[in-house]
Amino acid sequence: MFSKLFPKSKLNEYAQKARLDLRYEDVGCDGLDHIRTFTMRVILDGKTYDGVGKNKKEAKLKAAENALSILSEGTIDPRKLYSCLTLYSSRESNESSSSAIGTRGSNIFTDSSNSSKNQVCTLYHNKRRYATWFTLDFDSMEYLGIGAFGRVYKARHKLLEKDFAVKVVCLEEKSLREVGTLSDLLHPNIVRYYVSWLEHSEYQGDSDSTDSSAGYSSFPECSSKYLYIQMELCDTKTLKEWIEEKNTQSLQDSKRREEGLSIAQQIVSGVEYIHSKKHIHRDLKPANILFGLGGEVKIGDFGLVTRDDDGDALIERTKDSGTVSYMAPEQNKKNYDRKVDIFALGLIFLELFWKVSTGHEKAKVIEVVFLQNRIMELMLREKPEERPEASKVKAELECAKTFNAQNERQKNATV
Ligand SMILES: Nc1ncnc2c1ncn2[C@@H]1O[C@H](COP(=O)(O)OP(=O)(O)OP(=O)(O)O)[C@@H](O)[C@H]1O
Repeated sequence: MFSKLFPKSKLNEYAQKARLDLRYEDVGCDGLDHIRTFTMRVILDGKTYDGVGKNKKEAKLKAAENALSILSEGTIDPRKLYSCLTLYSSRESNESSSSAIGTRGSNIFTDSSNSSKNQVCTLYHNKRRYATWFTLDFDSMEYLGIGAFGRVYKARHKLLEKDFAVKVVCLEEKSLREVGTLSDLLHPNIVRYYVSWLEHSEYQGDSDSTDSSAGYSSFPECSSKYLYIQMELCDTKTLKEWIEEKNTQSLQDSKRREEGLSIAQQIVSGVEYIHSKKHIHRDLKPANILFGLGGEVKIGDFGLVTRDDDGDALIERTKDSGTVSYMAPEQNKKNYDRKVDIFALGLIFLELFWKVSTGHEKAKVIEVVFLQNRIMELMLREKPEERPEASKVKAELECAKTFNAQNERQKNATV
């Protein structure tokens, strides 16, 4: 696409035609006097491409060449990439100065561009140095949503040809805790975690895409690095929407009960597993209960997770925009345990099966429910020690399911 001659003029021409803002920045120099290297940066439409050289002129030229090389190839054929990945990782582990991100002074693949290594590998290595892992390994990014801590994108992994959810958060103690826990958990009812990595910059979205800019202004500033978390892609509809949808339909119907029971069973299975691994979720609410692409329940958002045995102090929780709060009464004190999740679960179950909107209505529904349903009454007890364990709730739900099935069979038999 671009000629190798006069890279700076070619890049200028490209920027003018595409009406993109182009400028160069002096990044600085490294090394001792006799082996000094200079780094210049091209900033094109907000994206950066570095070049290293013996003097500023050479560095500027290299930066323009790198920008052109990345711009001229949209994607790399994944099948050709496999051998490069092996070559890349072996070289990377041998080089102390290597970095997955194009940083000043890391010049490990400069020689490969002059060698006879095949073009794909050279391009891949250049991209590894000057692009981010996210934009290199993924494409077709689509903005999915924003939470209190980060943005989530749907993105296609080029090599695997599969869609994932990638969450981008500021690197902080709580975000590390989230990935730490997720990497510990593997359960059909918990959003699956694959891998995480650090980048210097946040993905800025595709300038052509209209949805990518949504919510950007409200995202808090990050003075640290960015943590990218690759997870299983779920449906955009959460349990919150499921409940809202059901509430627009008839008050109580057998279909809602049946579906609700299956959802409740899956949530409690996930919670039982989380507790068995000695974690407390602490932020169970319908908006954090997702559905897998096959319809199965997936507990997500482990941003407030904590160990069940470390007596951790309460972290400031996500603001609940106008809906009921799911916090257990003891959760605003310092000491609490996994039973806070059981309380939240009790409230979620209430909303799963019954239409509960105002506070007054809620109190009335709770009264009726408690008369019929002992386990829910126990789950919402004020004293945590009186609430049942997740395994007990799971067993009760199993009984309720069997009871419902028997009832249905009897009804059908008498008709
Ligand atoms: N794996 C996923 N697949 C699809 N969508 C997801 C996935 N994970 C999160 N989302 C969506 O992205 C948005 C923000 O995600 P998330 O709630 O995890 O961020 P957060 O900052 O931790 O949020 P919170 O404010 O609840 O703490 C939500 O709309 C959520 O439904």
